Amino acid sequence: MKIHINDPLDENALKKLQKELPNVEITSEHFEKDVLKDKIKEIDVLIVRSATKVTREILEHADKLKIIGRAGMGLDNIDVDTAKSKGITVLNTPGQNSLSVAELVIGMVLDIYRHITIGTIGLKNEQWEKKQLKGLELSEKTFGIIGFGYVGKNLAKLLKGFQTNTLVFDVVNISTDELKHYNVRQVSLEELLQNSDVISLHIPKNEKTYHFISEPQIQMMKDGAVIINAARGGVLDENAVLKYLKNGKLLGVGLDVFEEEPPKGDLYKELFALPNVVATPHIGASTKEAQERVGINIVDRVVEEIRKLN
Ligand SMILES: O=C(O)[C@H](O)COP(=O)(O)O
Repeated sequence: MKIHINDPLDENALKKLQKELPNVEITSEHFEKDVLKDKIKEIDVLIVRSATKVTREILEHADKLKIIGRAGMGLDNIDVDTAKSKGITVLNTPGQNSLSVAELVIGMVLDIYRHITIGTIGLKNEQWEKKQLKGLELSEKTFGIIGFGYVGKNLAKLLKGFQTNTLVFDVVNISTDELKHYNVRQVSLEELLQNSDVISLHIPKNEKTYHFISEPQIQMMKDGAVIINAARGGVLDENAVLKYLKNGKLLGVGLDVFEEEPPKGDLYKELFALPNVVATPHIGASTKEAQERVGINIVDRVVEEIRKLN
């Protein structure tokens, strides 16, 4: 049996995998698409993060593959239908990195409200912009969370500390107990868009959620609204965002994910040149703690699945 890890896995998780399966060949190296297409023929278990796209083309060459372990939550980088049709089990690690994503969202909002990045850039260029950088408090603002899964819930928990009026939109009905526990109110998408000062997306990317927030939805928002996307590139229409940042309707936008990753081209050049855009390179889950939890969890799940096979 051969296990291949195509994206960096936490060191302790790797050690655990080696200890649990001492007689199994384990390799860890990032292969780009064309190399992976060839190497996959010899692989029984493939472990990836979001950087590896496990496409139909790759899976067509996967003659021995039995398990795909996604060290993370999103499965949009894996052709799950093709995998299933070939009898390949797909495992992921729901909830293990959600707290880190939620913390990044808070960081982005505070950065936009308090001009942390702009102030830093100014000082690095010997500018003392004390008068220009008057900000806003997050406390007691209305915060709209779109999607109340693991990240949405962690975010609501953190927001309790800011005593925000937290609105939630989700297609699933949230129980009264949960609403009370997280101190949130479930509302329609329209109500959330019209009333929120900050709107953060926490939905997966699929055919139903492509450009979930686009021009008509932004037009419904309050003047001076802030949008954060740390979910998936493609759920937010970046061209619409650029338009409404430029005309001043949006106060700011925080982006950790992009429709094209890494982001290239004129749209992104224009977006990143705006002072009210805070952007990070898909690092929502990239903390020591989250990667340790994700790594250990995927190792446990993969080992359990391998033992079932034997
Ligand atoms: O889906 C996820 O779990 C997050 O987007 C993080 O993914 P990554 O850490 O593999 O990039």
